[in-house]
Amino acid sequence: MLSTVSPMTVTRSSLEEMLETIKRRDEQPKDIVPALPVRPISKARLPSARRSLPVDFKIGDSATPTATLVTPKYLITTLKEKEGKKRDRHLNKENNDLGFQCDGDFGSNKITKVKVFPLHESPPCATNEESWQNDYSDLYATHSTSPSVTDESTSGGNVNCVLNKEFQVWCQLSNGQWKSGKIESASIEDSLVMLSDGSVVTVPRGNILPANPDYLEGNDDLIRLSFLNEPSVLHNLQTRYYDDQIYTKAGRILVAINPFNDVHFHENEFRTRKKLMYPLVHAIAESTFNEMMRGEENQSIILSGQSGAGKTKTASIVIEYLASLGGHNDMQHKLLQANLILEAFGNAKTFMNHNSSRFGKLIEIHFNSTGEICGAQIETLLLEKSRVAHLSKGERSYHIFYQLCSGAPSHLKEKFNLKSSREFDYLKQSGCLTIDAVDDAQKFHTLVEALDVVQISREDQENAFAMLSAILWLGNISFQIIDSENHVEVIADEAVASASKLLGCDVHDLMLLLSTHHIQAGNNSVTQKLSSEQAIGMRNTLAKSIYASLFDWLLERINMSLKIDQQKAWRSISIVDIYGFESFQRNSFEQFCINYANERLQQYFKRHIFKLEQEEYNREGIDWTRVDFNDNQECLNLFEQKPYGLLLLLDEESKSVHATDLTLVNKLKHHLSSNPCFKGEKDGFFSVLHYAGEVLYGKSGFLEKNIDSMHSAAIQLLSSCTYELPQLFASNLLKPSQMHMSPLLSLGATGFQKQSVGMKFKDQLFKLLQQLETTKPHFICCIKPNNKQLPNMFEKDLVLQQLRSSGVLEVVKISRSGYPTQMTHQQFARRYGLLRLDHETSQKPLSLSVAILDQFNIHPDTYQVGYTKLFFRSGQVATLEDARNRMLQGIVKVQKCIRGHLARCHFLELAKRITSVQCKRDDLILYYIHFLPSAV
Ligand SMILES: Nc1ncnc2c1ncn2[C@@H]1O[C@H](COP(=O)(O)OP(=O)(O)OP(=O)(O)O)[C@@H](O)[C@H]1O
Repeated sequence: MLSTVSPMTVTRSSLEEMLETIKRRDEQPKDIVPALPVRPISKARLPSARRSLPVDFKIGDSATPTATLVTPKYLITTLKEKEGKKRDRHLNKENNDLGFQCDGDFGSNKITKVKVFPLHESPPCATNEESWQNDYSDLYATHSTSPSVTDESTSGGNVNCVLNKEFQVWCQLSNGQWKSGKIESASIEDSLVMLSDGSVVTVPRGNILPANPDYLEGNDDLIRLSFLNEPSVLHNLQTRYYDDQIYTKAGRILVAINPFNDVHFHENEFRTRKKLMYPLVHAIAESTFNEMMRGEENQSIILSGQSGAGKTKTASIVIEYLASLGGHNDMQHKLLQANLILEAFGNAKTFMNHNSSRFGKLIEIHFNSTGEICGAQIETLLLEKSRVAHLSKGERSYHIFYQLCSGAPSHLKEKFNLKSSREFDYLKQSGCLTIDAVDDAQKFHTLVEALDVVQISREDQENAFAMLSAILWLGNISFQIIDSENHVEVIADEAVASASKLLGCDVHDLMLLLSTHHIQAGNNSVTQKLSSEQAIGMRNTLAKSIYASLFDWLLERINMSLKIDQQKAWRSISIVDIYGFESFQRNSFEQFCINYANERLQQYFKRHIFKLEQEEYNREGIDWTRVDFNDNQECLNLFEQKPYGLLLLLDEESKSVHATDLTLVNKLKHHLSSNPCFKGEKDGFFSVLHYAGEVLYGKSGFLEKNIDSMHSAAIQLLSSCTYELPQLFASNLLKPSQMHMSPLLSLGATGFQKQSVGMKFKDQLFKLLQQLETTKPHFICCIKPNNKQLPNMFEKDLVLQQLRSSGVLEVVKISRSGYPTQMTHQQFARRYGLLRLDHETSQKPLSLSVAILDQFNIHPDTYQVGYTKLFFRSGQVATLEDARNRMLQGIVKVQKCIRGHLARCHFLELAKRITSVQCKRDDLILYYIHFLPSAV
């Protein structure tokens, strides 16, 4: 049978070898352990991603006969002529200089370790227009005769190559900056390099890295670069950034650099301009959608990056595009509006980002089998509720407060006694009430429209606004000290009157709650006055709890409105956008949780991209070069280990009556000092070495925030309110799911306490990750080009640090030699079997797959055959998909013709019969006309 598969093939392909081995294995007696199939020969393998200059490279003269390189200058002119297009570069000579420190090739290999790409190695991947073969045959003019260029595998990495003296390089100057230049001459130890500004410097050989030829500059996929050292990758991203090309592929992931530049389009150019601006992000959304439609798996798109890197904005672009792919129905509109509502209630201005998400979210969009959206479900991760009561200088509380104060219509302002934001203590404490170029009043109107779209009635909207106003007035409640022991009572003023009115509770009950404390002693209840600190704490806890409950209520209402039609739901795409990694001078419990979540997500990313992928290659027995990566397991152990991980120790200390933030840090130091990611610091601080850098944590109420206790009397007050919402909040706070028995933690009379915040957060995070495990992930790595949130500013150190910590550089390496598209033999045969006209159902899936691959001349370099799966380099299945689509279209056309023909025949037959019936009827009438009267 095999010979019929490929009669044209003269030499045996790796597939044939594979098939024969499998056949031999199947033919063996059953009691013998089957031999593993022989791996396909390494024709299909890619070169190692490590390619740079050899240890002992010499700079030759252009007259040197061996391995003469065509100069980059020559390449630039010829290829640019070929392309016939001029790239408008914003980079001046200064921009060509990379003012950052880097470790060389992927941060690890100095020039002494790197090698030149051997000439006869296979191309890393078949690129669209310019193949690698072309790149290198141009570069090495006399490659076929060059004795000095040897295969990496045979030379043990010690490639001996002579280079043209005008070779373009990056050289690191004594101040640590990398600058581009051309080699003028070189000795064994030093090279004379002419920099792009015309100056000539002498650089030690170890400080030189090869640069990519100019025509590769600004390539939209990093894996197509000849050299993947840090200065080259960074330069490519920088070039694209200044060309307004903010998206760049890095193999399987998409790198998105925040332009900090909101472009406003004219209505009718909106669609086309957007298409032009976001081609790659649309492409990732589309390919995710297509994979969902053709595969059997749910998909997910995971956005990562530091705070302000552009995750939420990119997620919105993705959602918008998916919504447009999923048909223009009501659900699509609701989904987009839901996003807007959550932004108003869950985002705030921080140091890092004017619109920072203070909660994590997973949006699961469900599609029916024809690809239409048929519902969605939004799940959130812990909202940073401390922001309601405490703000750092220059930051803002949640957008909704400012929007309400400036945008609410006058009748609502009157009803809720709403004033300007500067009148409310919770808002004015940070000295920042507005955001440049943001119109809060206008945003309020947009929000109301969005609330209408998700079917939250005007009455419910007003109830929600009343709760927000109550929170603002709670913040204005003040206390006066009444004795020498700092005990207080509430000042009966407008603030407490307004708050109680808006909540619908008795003003005296509220005043009592905020100034007294009941202690149960046996059968007796003793009432104690609160100190000023305790009273303020009680007030803030109440305000924060109302806000968090309101947020949950809103989410529930949104989810009700997006309710999935279970009858139609088929597959889903989940979009994960959590708060980005944060690091300030001193960091509190919020950053502790946020950074822990990022650490987990980072591990998920690395597990998928590196670990699982490589394990899969090994399991499937394909030929493959291992790529090492930095694992963050150590840091996760620090957080999660039992019994002495950060989270458990924090919980344990929270239960102790005498614990303080200082005792907590001492305890941490005692148990965790052996972990290399932990460092105990002075004065009640500790630092954690995260994947994205070291962060200093401590003090600022770690224990209090972890306990997040709500006094039972406060819950009672809420349940006694006359309005529906506070009553609902109280009953939710008392739900068994929120509680676990813990008498030690009890502050109130109820004797139980909410699950600690840290543990609840961990549970939520694990649930989210479990959900992701059931999907095929796609990753978008967002990068912040500067900390000033300004357009056209590319801070190289900052970008490089993010590239390193996010693992982008390693991803490029793995993608270059990896196989992103994978299908089982059965899946492949099922999907593309129709392309074989001689397809027999009895044919084995692998033989059928081989026949198809052969029929379409899929180059053996671009795929490998595993024991159960076929592995393809990126973009290789496109040819088959195209052929399949054309075939299906052809089939539909044939069906159309035949169906049309049959319908026409049927119609003619019917018409004939009708005519015949009509004729008979007319004959009958004539008969009656002529003969019946005479008969009568
Ligand atoms: N593609 C883009 N086009 C225009 N502006 C953008 C883009 N991406 C981000 N921005 C700008 O950068 C700001 C920060 O982006 P975004 O809020 O998405 O960051 P983030 O990574 O979600 O941050 P956080 O983790 O703090 O929520 C946005 O408010 C927007 O002004």
